[in-house]
Amino acid sequence: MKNSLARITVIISHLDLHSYPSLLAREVQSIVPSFSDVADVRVMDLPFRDSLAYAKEAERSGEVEIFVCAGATGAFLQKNLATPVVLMKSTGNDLMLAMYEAINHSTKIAVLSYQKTNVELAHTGDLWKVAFKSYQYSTLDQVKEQVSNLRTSGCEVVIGSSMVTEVATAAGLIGVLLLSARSIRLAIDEALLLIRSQRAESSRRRHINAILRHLTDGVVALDATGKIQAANEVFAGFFNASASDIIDRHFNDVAPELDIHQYLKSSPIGGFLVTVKQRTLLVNAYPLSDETENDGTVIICQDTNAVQRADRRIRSGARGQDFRATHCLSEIAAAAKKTQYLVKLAAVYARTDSTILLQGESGTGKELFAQGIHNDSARAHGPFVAVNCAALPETLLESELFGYEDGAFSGSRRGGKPGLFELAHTGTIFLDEIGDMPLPLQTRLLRVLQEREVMRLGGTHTTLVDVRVIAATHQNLIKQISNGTFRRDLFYRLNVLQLTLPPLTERLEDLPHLCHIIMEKIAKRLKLGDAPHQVIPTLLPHFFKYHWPGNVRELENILERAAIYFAHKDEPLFLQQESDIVNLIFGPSVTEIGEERPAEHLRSDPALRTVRESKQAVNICAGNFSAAAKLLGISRSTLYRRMKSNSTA
Ligand SMILES: Nc1ncnc2c1ncn2[C@@H]1O[C@H](COP(=O)(O)OP(=O)(O)OP(=O)(O)O)[C@@H](O)[C@H]1O
Repeated sequence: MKNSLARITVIISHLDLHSYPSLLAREVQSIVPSFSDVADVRVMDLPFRDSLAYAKEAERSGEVEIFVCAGATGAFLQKNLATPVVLMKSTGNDLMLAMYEAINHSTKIAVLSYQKTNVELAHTGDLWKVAFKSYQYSTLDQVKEQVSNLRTSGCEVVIGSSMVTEVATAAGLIGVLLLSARSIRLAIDEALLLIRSQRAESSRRRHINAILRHLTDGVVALDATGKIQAANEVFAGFFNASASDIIDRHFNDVAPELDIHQYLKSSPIGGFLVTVKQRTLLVNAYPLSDETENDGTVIICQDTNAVQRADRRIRSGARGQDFRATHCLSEIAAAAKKTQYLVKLAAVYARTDSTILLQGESGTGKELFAQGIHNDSARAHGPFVAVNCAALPETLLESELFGYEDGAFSGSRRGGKPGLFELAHTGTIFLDEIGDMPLPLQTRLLRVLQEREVMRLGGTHTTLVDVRVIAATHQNLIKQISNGTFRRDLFYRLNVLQLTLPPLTERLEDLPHLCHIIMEKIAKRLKLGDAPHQVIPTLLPHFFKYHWPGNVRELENILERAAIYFAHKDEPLFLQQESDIVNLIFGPSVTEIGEERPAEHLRSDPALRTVRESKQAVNICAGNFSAAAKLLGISRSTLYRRMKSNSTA
């Protein structure tokens, strides 16, 4: 209260019967300066009929924190105002002081009190050899009537409230104020204490509201009857309302979907899933009571979508990966009728949730289509988790896919690790090179696809996963089934929807468009400006004749080389002729397409690749498989596969 003075208004009402200020007003005015350090005390000496209107206006403008008032006016204001009214009350000591003063004037004394008679006065009168008479009143008319009777009966002094003294004085009697300066001071002290605790309470409420405002969960506090005492905007928002609108309303009227009787229990309960306006809320309730007294309940509601998003962020954060698909179906170059049909079919598949099997040679765009389908589907906001089933040894692939519990095997991480299926929850898992998945894992995968739940390695319980599966392979799975390397039942589980991407040579109409969009990306990435596009017309005639064993990925690599060479074509290092550029891109003999070049022959016939060739590439690239695959003009997974099959050969 040091910083801002307590705002107190003392209301003294009069009847317009006498000159002012009244006795009480004068008494209060004499005390006010002693509070000037802690309070701004305003004294209002008002006609009784105006006191309520004045107090209401002061209340509305916020200029007052507490009213102080006496007697009947005080009781009247207490009933009609929301702001607290502290009453100035007379004590036994006040009565003694007033009697002492009255005796100085006359021995014919009466005491007129609001709604009480002072029976003990008779004995006190005996002591002082004075006959004190005590009367009570409830209304102003009664005061006037009593005073008039007293005058008729010969009474000369009337002790009472400010109003009583005013009526007595107007009737020609002596009025003595019952309230002492000490009692007035006590009332102002009480008002100060009340303001202090009010301020502490409202500061606590402000803090709690600030906390509630910043919570991402919906929180509501109810009293024992189910009336809302506090709520944050998140909670109100679940019910299309604002927090200020729902305070003081009954919980059932605001949130009928959340059957209140479930939550008004004496011990915490929770884990309820409730659908509210197409949103699923996870609801927990905590009683505010002890064993004996029910003081209300706090209910916390979480949007399950937000919980899942946070869960994914934590889990993917723990793995240091960002499971996002970056491509959309609209990015796919599709000039050929075949490709256009496939993009349309993919768009239809995106509207469903069924498993898809993507087939096609390496580099034909299987992952691009998988990402496009995910991003065009209702799961677009969920994760897109791509796994290359050919890239990892069996045991590692198993723990990657299904995760493991703490201590599942020696060297396993403390606290265990979620598998990629769990991380793909509410999104899509892309199982690339599914034809290379070892048979025991095929069995586990089949179970996950059937049950839609996973059990971590070393685990004892299963976790439900809501995942769309898109599998891809360049292999002929039917052939693999017949030679026993792929499970027939898994094939049928995967082959619900099917998309077969043709090799680039079967959709050469796509080439010009592909060249431009790929060159655009390369030029942007390498900051080469628009210039590299100029090389495309020179290259296209050759591209139409080429047999593209690495499909679009190979096209990307050639265009990147072309862009770099073209950007430096003026330097003496590079030759100036068109044929030289083409040679630099394809190698020396490509201008005579049709002649077999050893390098190209090797590239088109994987069987001729040797362990030495793959290993050499990996060595040259210092163990970087992506760079080595790029060097060889094949995909990373093809390189893995070749290294693997060659090492076992
Ligand atoms: N129609 C297309 N339009 C634009 N880019 C394409 C198209 N097809 C493929 N690509 C690009 O070619 C590259 C290879 O595509 P992707 O990785 O999807 O092929 P893949 O069939 O999954 O290959 P692999 O089987 O070797 O993993 C990617 O950079 C992809 O963006």
